[in-house]
Amino acid sequence: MSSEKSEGGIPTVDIGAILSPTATEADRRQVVEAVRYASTTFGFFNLVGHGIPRAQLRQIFESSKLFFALPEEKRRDVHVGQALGRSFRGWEPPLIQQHQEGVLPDTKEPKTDITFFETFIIGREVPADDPEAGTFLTGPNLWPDLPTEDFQEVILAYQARMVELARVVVRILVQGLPEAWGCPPDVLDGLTVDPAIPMRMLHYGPVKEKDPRQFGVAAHTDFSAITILLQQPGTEGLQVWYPPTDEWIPVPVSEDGFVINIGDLMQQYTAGYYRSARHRVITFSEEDKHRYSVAFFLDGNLQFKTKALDGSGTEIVVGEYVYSCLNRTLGARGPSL
Ligand SMILES: O=C(O)CCC(=O)C(=O)O
Ligand SMILES: [Fe+2]
Repeated sequence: MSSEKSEGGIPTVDIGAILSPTATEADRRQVVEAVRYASTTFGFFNLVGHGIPRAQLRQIFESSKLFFALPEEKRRDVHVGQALGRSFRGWEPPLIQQHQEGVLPDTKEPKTDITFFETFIIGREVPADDPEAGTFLTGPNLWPDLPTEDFQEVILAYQARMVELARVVVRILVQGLPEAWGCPPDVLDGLTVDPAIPMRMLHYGPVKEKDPRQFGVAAHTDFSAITILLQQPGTEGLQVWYPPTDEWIPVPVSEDGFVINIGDLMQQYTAGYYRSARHRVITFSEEDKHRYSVAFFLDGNLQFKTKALDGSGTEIVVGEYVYSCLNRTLGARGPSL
């Protein structure tokens, strides 16, 4: 069984053998090797063979479209400003974020009622009466005025799947680390216990009067340990920076696959072995070119801490690290919480 397909671009890795109880050790090792290659070379790969039904992948986009089609006052009901304390939940209208000099803010004044790059953020559901509720990235979600079965249930079911998948991917990544480091397979499992998991449902609208300096999302790296991104089939726009050839490589949409990318935190924990690659999203000016995506960030358990797994450096605490990344980002809110 081949677990990797590259065709000169971002590799596709089929993780079926990791999930199958009957797979051979050699098959599993092949998956680990394919993920290791992709994560050290590109910091990105397409993941298939995850076992999540296609219907569930389609459903999340239906829910997303329902939300973004709500009239503005309904979206405003769940504006991030309503989120408890510093829990960062809800609707973010198009933002002003400037990541690079010479690049226009992600959002310029829309000339019509067509906007681009708005997001609805969901996190781990922590009840308002929990003592931690309202602290950084922790608290109850804000739910819009939509039928529970069409929105909340779909999203929470998807989120639960993402946590399971993130656990599997983290385990695979650990197995791919240099043997000389002697890491036990569960060394990063603590990341996925009650983790901070901001999930951004994103909607990019067409851009009026396209300016070449303007992006849907300008070049950035994610702060997370790993990101699991679902792109809408039939769309394009995501690109990753590949230093060896100094070029932006498109990240194609795979029908049933997720894009996995390594975030800054994983890069830190693996002493740079796995690459947190810069990426960006290009938008288009055609009226009918909307794009939806869902980005799930495994930031990790906010109290989890470890030194880099090669034994170097000092202990990094997840919560402190993600918070410092946020502070560094202009506007205090990066593309990935
Ligand atoms: O929408 C996408 O495809 C990517 C979004 C992204 O990179 C982010 O939210 O960090
Ligand atoms: Fe990103």
